[in-house]
Amino acid sequence: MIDIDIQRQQGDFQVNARFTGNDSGVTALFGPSGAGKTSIVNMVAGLTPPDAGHIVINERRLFDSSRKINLAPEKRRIGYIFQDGRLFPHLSVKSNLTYGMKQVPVSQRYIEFDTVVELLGIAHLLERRPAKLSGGEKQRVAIGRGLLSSPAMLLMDEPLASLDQDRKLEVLPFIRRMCREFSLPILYVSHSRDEILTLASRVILLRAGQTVESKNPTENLETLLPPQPIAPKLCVNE
Ligand SMILES: Nc1ncnc2c1ncn2[C@@H]1O[C@H](COP(=O)(O)OP(=O)(O)OP(=O)(O)O)[C@@H](O)[C@H]1O
Repeated sequence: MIDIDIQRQQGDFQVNARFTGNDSGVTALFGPSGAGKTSIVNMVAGLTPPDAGHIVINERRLFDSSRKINLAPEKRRIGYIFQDGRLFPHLSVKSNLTYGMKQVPVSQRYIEFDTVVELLGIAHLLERRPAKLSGGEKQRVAIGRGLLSSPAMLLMDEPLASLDQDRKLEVLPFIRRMCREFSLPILYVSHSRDEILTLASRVILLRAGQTVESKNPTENLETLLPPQPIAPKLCVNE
């Protein structure tokens, strides 16, 4: 179970987020640009501290201002997958994948290297450097690296946003498979209604730093998500 209740003032902007989520499956954070999605994810990861509140993931209290608990990011057992992958450019795909895994004691590892490589279809890429991967391949490796750190929770901040439509369609099935095969809570930030409807079991709607509504899978998630305008076609001068 995810139990989050956090406040933080950053400049003129106030984050006031309060929501619960399932102990497995995807909880989506949805809201317009500047609504505070990344700010929330960064607080869960431990990269920025809330001013007050608590963050509890599957019974583990990562942050609690009233009890003066604030676990360091590396103690939180959280995998963070960024929009741009952020692979180590000087390491091969294999070394990128095993980097996080090696930091985790063997007794705490619950995901096998070979399982992840097979799940994400990246066996043929293991010896390459990131510069020789497509955007979709980089994101699959980034997801693999996150999983191999055997996290208690996965944070995915717009993991498909930097990809074109074809690459999105390539990576999305891998994310769906990952959600099905691992019983792991995932906090998933996206602007994309389609991605959320495909993946999420719960949606949290954010506006101006505040959580305004949430729905679970027994409700009609579509009613919470405004239809998105169709992107205008590019005009090409002949
Ligand atoms: N360190 C900071 N100091 C002051 N203001 C900040 C800081 N970090 C973010 N903000 C402000 O907080 C607000 C929320 O930013 P945040 O990046 O969390 O939004 P977001 O919903 O993730 O946006 P996007 O979808 O565009 O990535 C913005 O107005 C931003 O300018």
